[in-house]
Amino acid sequence: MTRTDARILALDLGTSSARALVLHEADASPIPGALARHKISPTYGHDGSATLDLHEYVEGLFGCLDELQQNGHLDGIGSLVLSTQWHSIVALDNKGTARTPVITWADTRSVDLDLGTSFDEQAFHARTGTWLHRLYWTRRIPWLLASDSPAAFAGLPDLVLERLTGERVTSVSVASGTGTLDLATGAYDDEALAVAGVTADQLPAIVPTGWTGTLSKEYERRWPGLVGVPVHPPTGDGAASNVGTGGYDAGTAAVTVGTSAAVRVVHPIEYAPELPWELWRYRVDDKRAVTGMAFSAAGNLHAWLTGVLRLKSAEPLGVEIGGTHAIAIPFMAGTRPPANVPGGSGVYFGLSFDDSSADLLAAALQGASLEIDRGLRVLDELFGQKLEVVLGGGGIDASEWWRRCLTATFARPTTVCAEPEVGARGAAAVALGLSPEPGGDHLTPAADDVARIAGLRGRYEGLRELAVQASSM
Ligand SMILES: Nc1ncnc2c1ncn2[C@@H]1O[C@H](COP(=O)(O)OP(=O)(O)OP(=O)(O)O)[C@@H](O)[C@H]1O
Ligand SMILES: O=C(O)[C@H](O)[C@@H](O)[C@H](O)[C@H](O)CO
Repeated sequence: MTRTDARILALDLGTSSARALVLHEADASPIPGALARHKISPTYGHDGSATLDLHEYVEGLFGCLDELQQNGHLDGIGSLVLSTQWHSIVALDNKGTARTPVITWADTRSVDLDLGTSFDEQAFHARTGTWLHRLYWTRRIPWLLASDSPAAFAGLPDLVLERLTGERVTSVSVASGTGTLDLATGAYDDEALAVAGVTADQLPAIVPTGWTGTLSKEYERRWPGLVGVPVHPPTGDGAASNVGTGGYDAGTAAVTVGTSAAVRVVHPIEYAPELPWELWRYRVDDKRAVTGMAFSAAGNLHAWLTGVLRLKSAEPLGVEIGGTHAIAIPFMAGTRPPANVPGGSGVYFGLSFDDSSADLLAAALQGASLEIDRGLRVLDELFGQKLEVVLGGGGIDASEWWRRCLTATFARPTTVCAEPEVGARGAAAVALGLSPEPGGDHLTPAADDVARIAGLRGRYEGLRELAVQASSM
């Protein structure tokens, strides 16, 4: 095979799995059967910890490459791309050895920082797209420095890239998710570094879009098909899955549902609209930003309820959309910034003895949908129009009920992405400059569903406020 009909190897560094898959270079569509998956189980603790074992993660991911190779799928690879969870951090010693597990986005531990009145968080948010919140390195590094003296810090994708290429570097996209990037310049932000208490040389160097590395000598015998293949800088999963779902213009919001969910719009970084306080903004690549809102309870609600309720069906069959009396406020993993609801704050209101497991599942999926709708409304306002909506991700792909529920909750038509592997497809599209189409069904909201949800919304908002208050008791 010549490099003109080359294939793309995409690595997806998720929270519930690490995956490796092979895509066609022409349109970034996956090659059937060329996918290997390693299941990941983060360790959750009552103290708010949510961590991954770095060694186990990397070995599991590399095992996926071995599996693809055994099946002949690593022949003819022309580029290697990565989509990755954002925000993770690992403390390193001066030899680059990990002193902590991978602390993930879902970890809610950190220290309070009092920066006094000279710290202008509004200006900081406008510049970095992030808040001074436990999700970001500006709070995580001081917390790690309080109990140890690490020499350096890096995220999961930076360490995977280092293992693969021998270079511990990061991308503008991954760095933006740490909350220490000046979005406009694409360099580390001086104030963010000062708040974190580090210098830029303690963090991975940021390489430009277009940078490529190559496979370390160490792995040349293990994966001969990857020798000399350009390895592109990683793309944050939010940016990648937006593009992979088909949402990459300022008139389209992508709603993606995996372990977590988000609603976001990709737009040029130049002339970007002023960032409202409720939204974050990260980088996609050298020219584009992504603005949105993320939610820590999504597909993980389904996984959790399947386990604890021993659901007989994967779908809440027979339950009308907007029809449950029970209301679930999905704060099991807390809220994302700027709100500060801690993990362990999920609530079911209005339970009765005739509620079935399907009712409880429907209420949870409805609650998650109403949360996403809050974000969509803010984005509509920011971009000055009722945005078009595309839906993508494993949760969307798996659940017809949830697709209809989201469409009715948004009270507008939606287009479904036919390709479930949106992160891998998007990372390939970002690296190679492709523009994939959603390619799936067009859904129309059912009038009865919309009416029932309209009736539910006021009650949801009131009870949500009670759940927020209860979370600090
Ligand atoms: N029938 C269903 N209804 C709702 N959610 C579902 C259903 N089946 C699976 N899910 C959820 O969809 C999610 C899988 O989506 P996806 O594969 O995109 O996640 P992921 O890529 O593993 O996420 P991450 O990258 O964050 O690890 C899981 O959280 C799973 O529980
Ligand atoms: O856009 C997004 O999806 C979010 O901003 C991220 O915070 C992800 O939830 C995180 O990377 C875990 O997958």
